Amino acid sequence: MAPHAESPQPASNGTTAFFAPAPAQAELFTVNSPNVAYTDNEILSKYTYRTTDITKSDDGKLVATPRQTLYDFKVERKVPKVGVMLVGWGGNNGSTVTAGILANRRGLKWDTREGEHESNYYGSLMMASTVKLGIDSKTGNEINIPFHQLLPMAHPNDFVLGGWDISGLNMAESMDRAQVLEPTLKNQVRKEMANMKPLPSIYYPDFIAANQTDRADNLLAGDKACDAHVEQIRTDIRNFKSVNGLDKVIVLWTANTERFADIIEGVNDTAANLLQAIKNGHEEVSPSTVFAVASILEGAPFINGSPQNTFVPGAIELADQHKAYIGGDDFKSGQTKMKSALVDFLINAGIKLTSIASYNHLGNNDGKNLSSQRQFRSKEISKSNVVDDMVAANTQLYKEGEHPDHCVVIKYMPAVGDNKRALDEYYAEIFMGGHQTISIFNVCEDSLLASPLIIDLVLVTEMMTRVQWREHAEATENQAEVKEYNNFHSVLSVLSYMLKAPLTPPGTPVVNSLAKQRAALTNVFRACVGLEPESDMTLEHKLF
Ligand SMILES: NC(=O)c1ccc[n+]([C@@H]2O[C@H](COP(=O)([O-])OP(=O)(O)OC[C@H]3O[C@@H](n4cnc5c(N)ncnc54)[C@H](O)[C@@H]3O)[C@@H](O)[C@H]2O)c1
Ligand SMILES: O=P([O-])([O-])O[C@@H]1[C@@H](O)[C@H](O)[C@@H](O)[C@H](O)[C@@H]1O
Repeated sequence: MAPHAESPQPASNGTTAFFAPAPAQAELFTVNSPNVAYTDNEILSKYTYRTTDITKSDDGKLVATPRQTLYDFKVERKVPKVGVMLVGWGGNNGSTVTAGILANRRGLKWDTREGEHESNYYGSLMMASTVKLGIDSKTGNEINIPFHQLLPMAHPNDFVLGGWDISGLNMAESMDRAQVLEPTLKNQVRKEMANMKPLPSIYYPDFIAANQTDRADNLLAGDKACDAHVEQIRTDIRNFKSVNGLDKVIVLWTANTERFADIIEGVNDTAANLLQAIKNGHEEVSPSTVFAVASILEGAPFINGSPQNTFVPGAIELADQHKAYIGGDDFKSGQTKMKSALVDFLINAGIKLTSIASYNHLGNNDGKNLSSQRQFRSKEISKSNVVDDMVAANTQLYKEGEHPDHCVVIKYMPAVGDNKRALDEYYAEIFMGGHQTISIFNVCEDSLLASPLIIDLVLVTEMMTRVQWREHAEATENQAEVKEYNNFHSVLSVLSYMLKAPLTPPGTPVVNSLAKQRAALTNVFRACVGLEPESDMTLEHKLF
């Protein structure tokens, strides 16, 4: 039986026809610069990266030295046909994002008690936010464009969706189990969703809560890592790609949160040891790490939307060896996104945050899995570390090693389903012994917040596979001077805006500040088409 490719779309006359991708979006702008050249297939740019090196003089004074580096960037303009394989496809997020893309593709509208709703991609940074391109030279007004059109990106309407789940329900049944979407919408995509069935997956019971056993009826043989599991997943990816005529497949983990894996020398500390550990069936290799290894070996980018340490050192080394992209961890959807924005604001306003009480309860299967202490611990870590960089950066407020009290509590309350209740209190010291207390009650419809992030993670990851760089060498007679183009580092830290615990190349700092994360992504994309970073200085409105 052909793997679970994108099912044919039932056309209006009841026959079925495969979905024809939308025509490629015309590029919204062109860059008029001697440093940017357009060919049919590529955008080639010469970019001057400017930063400031800090050293210390003998008398202890800081010395700031501007530094610039010349890069060449190359962007492939042709948008490929993209397949997305979700691990945990039958879950709340997987079924919701699938139904959402089908609905957007068909421009569906549906009735609710508040009236008619129409499909949208709200909550997606790429599809529903804008970036400043520049200033209108006549009016002086900002010109803002859709983030999605800063570079020639794929469109989620064209994604071909598939994936795996340990639960054998088809996607229509999964959508019903999730209890996220309105029946009037579900019924319009039910037929297509019913034709989609997750591939059987690997299940190593010790990594997720015991309360997940009931749904585990769609399994590959074997309850611990083995080469056969890696090979089966690689075969699944290859089949999905060929059956659907795809140019590219991206694999994304939206399955249950696993417990952390112990990092063991000789087992998962290097790429070679990890591959050997899988061959040996080592019980400390998790399903998510097996999926990551299989994706890396198959050349498919792998993104981890959950908080566990999927990317053990051996997996990171393997990705680097294979020049395969990886990214993670843990979608940053509601409570934590709010936290990272609020903490960024408070600390950068010179307000000394001294306590963060972060409680939530939810009633979906994710909450059920997190009711088990070892799985909760994975989430507690990712939800707690999100303030570290902002605190450490403000030595005016915090001494070395000083930080706010921070507690994270998650309770499983089935009655509220996917509609998580987040209750936070931020307590801060202000001027002359005063205090500020901020109390937030934030109902996060978790899957409707996470689904657009899945789309953004796929869009940005796919875009990064079409961007390359090299250090600029003025064209010389000796062509040996002209260097080869390179990929970005295998660990895609540009994904950090969508993630609670951003994975960064080993030895590089983690940035959790939401504003910095968005600016970094915006300015990397601007650099790819030879544009300067957006500084918002608007000197043209100040110096005249
Ligand atoms: N707002 C959010 O929803 C949000 C935010 C951040 C992180 N996350 C994380 O995203 C993940 C998914 O969230 P959800 O609400 O969709 O959870 P869910 O429990 O509804 O879905 C998880 C799915 O994974 C499946 N699964 C478990 N182990 C598997 C395996 N080894 N292979 C294949 N499938 C497997 C389960 O059967 C289930 O269908 C969780 O880890 C959650 O912590 C969610
Ligand atoms: O809203 P947020 O903090 O980004 O993240 C969510 C948590 O608040 C929730 O407890 C958990 O079940 C979800 O998986 C997700 O992690």
